[in-house]
Amino acid sequence: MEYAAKVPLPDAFVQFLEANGLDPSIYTAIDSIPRYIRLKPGCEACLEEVEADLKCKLEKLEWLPLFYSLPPQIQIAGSRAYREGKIYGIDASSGAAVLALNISPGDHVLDLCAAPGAKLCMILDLLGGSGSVTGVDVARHRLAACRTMLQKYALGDRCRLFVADGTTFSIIPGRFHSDRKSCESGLEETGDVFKEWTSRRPWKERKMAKKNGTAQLVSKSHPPELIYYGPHSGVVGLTKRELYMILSDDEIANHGYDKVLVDAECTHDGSVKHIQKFEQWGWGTLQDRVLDADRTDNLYALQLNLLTNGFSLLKVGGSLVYSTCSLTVAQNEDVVEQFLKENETAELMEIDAAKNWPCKGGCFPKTWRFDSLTSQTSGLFVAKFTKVVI
Ligand SMILES: C[S@@+](CC[C@H](N)C(=O)[O-])C[C@H]1O[C@@H](n2cnc3c(N)ncnc32)[C@H](O)[C@@H]1O
Repeated sequence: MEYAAKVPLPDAFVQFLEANGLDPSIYTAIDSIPRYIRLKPGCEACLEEVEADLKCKLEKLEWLPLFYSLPPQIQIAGSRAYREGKIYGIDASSGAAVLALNISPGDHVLDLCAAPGAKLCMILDLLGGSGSVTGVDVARHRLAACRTMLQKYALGDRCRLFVADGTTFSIIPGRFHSDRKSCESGLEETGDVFKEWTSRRPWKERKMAKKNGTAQLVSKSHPPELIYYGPHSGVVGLTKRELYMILSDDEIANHGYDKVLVDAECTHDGSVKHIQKFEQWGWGTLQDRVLDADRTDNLYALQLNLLTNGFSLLKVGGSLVYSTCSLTVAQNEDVVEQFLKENETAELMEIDAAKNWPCKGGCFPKTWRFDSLTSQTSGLFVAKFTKVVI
């Protein structure tokens, strides 16, 4: 095979790339692309200390605030700065997807495929002391890791986490209830209300976990399971009925989320780190986990459903970012095209920050693609939508 000499990838993966119209040469740089870290806001003065700790020079990224690149061989997980929560390990392309959301103070944000939480933490850091973030993921163990990350970085105050299927999730931001309560103050509350979250799970919850056994992925029909909420996430003081209340489309137009991130499940073929893992796991497993044709067909439907449901919870004038770490047209531009056909209130938006990004335009106007050769980052596709009134 022509690429075999310069691309350290198995034939099956090269064939997958070719079948999807992707040039395998984008992977020639995977051994030399830098690693990236994001500094915790407020730790800017610790830069020299972090450099000494990691024993390398950090290069500031001009196009992405608080991001730095470092040589690929540097391991950050054992460093003091990482243990003490002064830095995050997150690829620059992931940072770009969050930047595209244009988070503003007071925003109520939904992150529909949130685990393990690198982007969720960045959203919370950008929000600061106002608004809220709702993180959803179908994988209980991955979302539990996300909760640990919130605790490590002391970011849980304004966040709530639900184990739920993002294609059917329908819980609205807490803002709706606080607005309503301030208009209806004096009304007497009935039923049990959520008190401050505690890591000691109540008897009922423990019984449910036992019933669910070791199942780590919830089904579509499984009701959303709240596994964490911060004191200012809008949950404390609500009744269960209020939390799970469903609104009409008209109500969501006004009271839905300001920003939605759909960082969808995908084949991860653009993710350099993911592909490199197969070198240790054995290239044989790549076939089952990434390239299997049935799986990729199902993924297209899942991505479209996640995008459609995320959009249904967005308020009018809000913005939604759709991203995947696949570079195939089927999981990106095709999903975008189909979604626009099916949703007349959806409009693609320009991503203002993208003019400074080291990436290429997608095959669909206003969409963007990072790949390791062009961008010196992991691969990522990004598109941004808004909801209009028609
Ligand atoms: C690309 S990862 C998300 C990465 C995450 N946004 C971050 O920055 O750390 C995709 C996630 O989607 C989750 N997922 C897959 N199917 C889902 C579904 N139906 N509903 C919600 N989450 C889903 C997976 O468990 C996985 O954690």
